[in-house]
Formats: sequence, structure tokens, C-alpha cells
Amino acid sequence: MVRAIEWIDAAADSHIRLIDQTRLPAEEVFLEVTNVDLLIDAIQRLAVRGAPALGAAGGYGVALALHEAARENWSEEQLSAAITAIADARPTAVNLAWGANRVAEFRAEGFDRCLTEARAIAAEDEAANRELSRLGADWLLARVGDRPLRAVTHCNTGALATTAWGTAYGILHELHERGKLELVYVDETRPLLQGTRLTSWELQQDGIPHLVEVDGAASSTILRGLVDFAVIGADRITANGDTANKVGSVALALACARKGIPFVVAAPYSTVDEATATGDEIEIEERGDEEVLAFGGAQVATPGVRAFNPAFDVTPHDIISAIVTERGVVEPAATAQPLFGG
Ligand SMILES: CSC[C@@H](O)[C@@H](O)C(=O)COP(=O)(O)O
Repeated sequence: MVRAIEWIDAAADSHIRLIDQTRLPAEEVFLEVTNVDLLIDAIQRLAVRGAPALGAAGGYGVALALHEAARENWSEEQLSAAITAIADARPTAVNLAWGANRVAEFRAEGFDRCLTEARAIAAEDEAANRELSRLGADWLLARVGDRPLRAVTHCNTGALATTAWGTAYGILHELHERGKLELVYVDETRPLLQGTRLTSWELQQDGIPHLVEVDGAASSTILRGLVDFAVIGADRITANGDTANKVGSVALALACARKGIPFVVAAPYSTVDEATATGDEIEIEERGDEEVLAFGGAQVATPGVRAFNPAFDVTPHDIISAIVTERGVVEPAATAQPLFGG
């Protein structure tokens, strides 16, 4: 299993190693991230991406900032600015700022303590993903039927998007290992093709049968009865269960509600933002026009045309059948508010 993010111990030059997800699946290139500017660039161009992996990037990023501060004789103000810049590098996934802030709490205790905390985030994430995958598989087999199931998923939620194993992908992997997964429809996930490039790559390595479909096919795939459930990850789950995830997710939820099949959200509890009441308050990242107007690096739109490029959408809690975290399964459509915290 590939590691999306790791801390590399080296006497003189400890640093973060990332697999550059922008180059997959064509090339497996690793980035040696030795300073905060390189990390922020990697986060913003999605070389590292996916909410739980961003949580680890935030945590390791603060350790890296302390390391750089000592090497470059930064002032306390420079260090504070670097930590804030890491936490704010992308706005929608709560895990990034959560990871950075969790480690920054130990800033006064120095680099070693911060690195220990960052390593704890990574270890806890893997354990959470394994547990939520078991819980999600159990819930689905009880709810849908104890037989090989057909699924649709969106974006990439596997080992690449986390510190290990995956979330929604982890549930699919768990079902596969139990002999209870027939086929996965993988949405290509425009515009950056996390489904085609990353999920399909991981499914192929794990020997899981799948088909890649264009995003526009997903609703019809559901309404035609070709799948038994949909499962996605999350970038931020608010106290009432509203869920931000890669743009296109809400279309699956609407179709599942119409068809009467489960729409499942899977995430570690670190993705739950108890402090935010509803999805209306989530900041949705808007990305550059060129991601939509070009394809494979070549401009396809008429020069001068502008794009609307929200990277995420919000699925209302009342059309989410289940939210699975390592703490258990909640059923937002059938549960009094708020679901989390409070
Ligand atoms: C387990 S990852 C869950 C989400 O972070 C994932 O589905 C997603 O939307 C990622 O978006 P990305 O823009 O690729 O970082």
C-alpha cells in the first residue's frame, strides 16, 4: 500500500515525503518537502490531497515549520505566520487546520514534541479508517443484504487521500475482503479526475472489479438500479450532519434518495466540525478557470470564456442515510439534531 505522506528522519534534514498525486498514475514521483513554502505549494496544487491526508500534512507541516525556524533563525512572528499559512492553504477540508492547530498546541515544547503529536495524528487516522470500514461494511450488509453488492463512489478516498487504508474506499476494500463486493462504478470526478487517475489505480492494485464512468452518468446509474448503494468520503461534516465533499457528490445523494437506496458518508471523526452548525457556513474552495476550460493541458473552451469551478458541494443531512466514523454509525435522516457535539 502506498503512503501518501510520511515523515523522513534524517539527522541534518528531516522532512516530509509525499507521493506527487498530480503525476499518478503515469509516474510514481516522490516529493521531498524540506520547507513550508514547498508544502503549501504541494497542498494547493493537490500533490497531497484528501481530507485525512491534509490533516497529516497540517500536523507534519507544523513540525516542519519548527525545524525550518531553527535552521533559518526565524522570529516567533515568522513561525506563527508559517503555521497560519499551512492551516489556511485550502479552506474546505476541516482536517488541515485541525491537524495544524492540534500540533501547534505543543509549539512551546519544541520540535520533538510536535513531531510526536503529528505521528499520533497519522497513527490514529489509520486506526480510525480500519474501524470505520468494518462498521460501514457491517451496516451495509445488514441494511442492503448479505450478498455481493454493487457500489458507486466519487472522487478518491483511498490510501492516497488518507494516511493509510482509506475511508469510503476502506469500506469497499473491507467488503471485497469479505467476498461481498461485486462491482464498483467510479465517477471520473471532473475536473482533476481523482476517480479516473487515483481511485481506479488503487482499485486495480487491490484487484477490485470496477468501471470508470463520467460524472454525468452517475445519477442515471443509480436510477437504473445498477448499484445497491453509494459511498463517499467527506471534507467537513457539520454538527447537523450536512457534508461537504468533492463537487458532484450531491447528485449521487439526490438520486439515491429518489431510488430509495443508501447514500453513505464515511470519514474519521477528525472530519466532523462540531463548531459549525450547518453546511451553509462551510467555505467552498473555488479553483482556477483553467481546470475546467482545458483538458489534458490543452485549452478546449473558446478563448476569453470564464469558468465556475467550486471544488466541493454540500449534501444536506436529510438525504444522507448514514455517516460512518470510527465512533459508530449515525443515520442523519432519522436522528434528532444536532447529530454531533452539543
Ligand atoms: C478520504 S478523502 C475525502 C474527501 O477529502 C475527498 O472525497 C475529496 O473530496 C477530496 O478532494 P480533493 O480536492 O481531491 O482534496
